[in-house]
Amino acid sequence: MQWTLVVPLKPLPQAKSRLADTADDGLRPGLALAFAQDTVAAALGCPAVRDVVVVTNDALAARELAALGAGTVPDLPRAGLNAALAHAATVVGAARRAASVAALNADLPALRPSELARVLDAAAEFPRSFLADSAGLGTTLLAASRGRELRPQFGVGSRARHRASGAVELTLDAVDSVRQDVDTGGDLRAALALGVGPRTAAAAARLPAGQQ
Ligand SMILES: Nc1nc2c(ncn2[C@@H]2O[C@H](COP(=O)(O)OP(=O)(O)OP(=O)(O)O)[C@@H](O)[C@H]2O)c(=O)[nH]1
Ligand SMILES: C=C(OP(=O)(O)O)C(=O)O
Repeated sequence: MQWTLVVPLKPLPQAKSRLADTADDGLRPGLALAFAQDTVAAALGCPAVRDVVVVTNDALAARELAALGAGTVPDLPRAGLNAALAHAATVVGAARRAASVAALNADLPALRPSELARVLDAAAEFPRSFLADSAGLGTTLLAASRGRELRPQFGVGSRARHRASGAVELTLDAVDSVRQDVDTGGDLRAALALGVGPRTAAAAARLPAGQQ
C-alpha cells in the first residue's frame, strides 16, 4: 500500500519555541526549516510513500518544501494543528480518491526511509493506528487506511488520546528515527547521535559550541 503523508508546519518564526535555550531567535527558524526539509526529503525517499503534502501558512517553507517535491496546502485561519491536519487530510482524500493518509510531524530530522516504510507497512493492517514518540508521551505518526477518517488529536499527551480514540498503537522495535522528534536541546542531541539529514547537520553546525 502507498500512502499520502500530511506534514504540518507552523509559521517558522513561531516554530520550535522549546528550543529557545539551544537556538536563539536568529537561528531557530532556520533550524525548524531544516528539520522539515530533512523530514520531507526522507519521506519522499520512502517506497511506501506516494506523496507528501505540507500544510503550512509559511510562504518560505512552502516554497522550499515544494522544491523538494512536496505538495502544499494552506492552513485554515487560526484553527490550530488538529484542524489543519483534518483539513489537509480531507483535501488530499478528495483529490486522490480516498487515499490512505498518515500525518507525520515535521520535526524528525533523523528520519530514515526504510524505518518509515516498516511503520507504514505495519499501519496498513489497521483502520487507524499511531506511533508514540521517543519520550513516550506524544505521537509522531497517525495513520488512517483508505476511506477512514484521520481524527487527529495531536498535542501534549497525544499518545494517550490517540489510544483512547481507538487507534491501534504500533509497537515496532528499531524505528527510532521515526520516533525521534526534536522539541528540546536534549532531543536535538539524541537526533544528532542517530544521524540527521544534511540540512539539519548544516544548521546545527551554526549553533554555539556545546549546543550541538
Ligand atoms: N499547519 C500547522 N502546523 C502546526 C500548527 N501547530 C503546530 N504545528 C506543527 O505540528 C508539529 C508539532 O507542533 P508543536 O509541538 O505544537 O510545535 P513545535 O513548533 O514543534 O514546538 P514548540 O513551539 O516548542 O511547541 C510541528 O511540526 C509543528 O510545526 C498549526 O497551527 N498549523
Ligand atoms: C504535537 C505533538 O508533538 P510535540 O512532541 O512536538 O509536541 C504530539 O506529540 O502530539
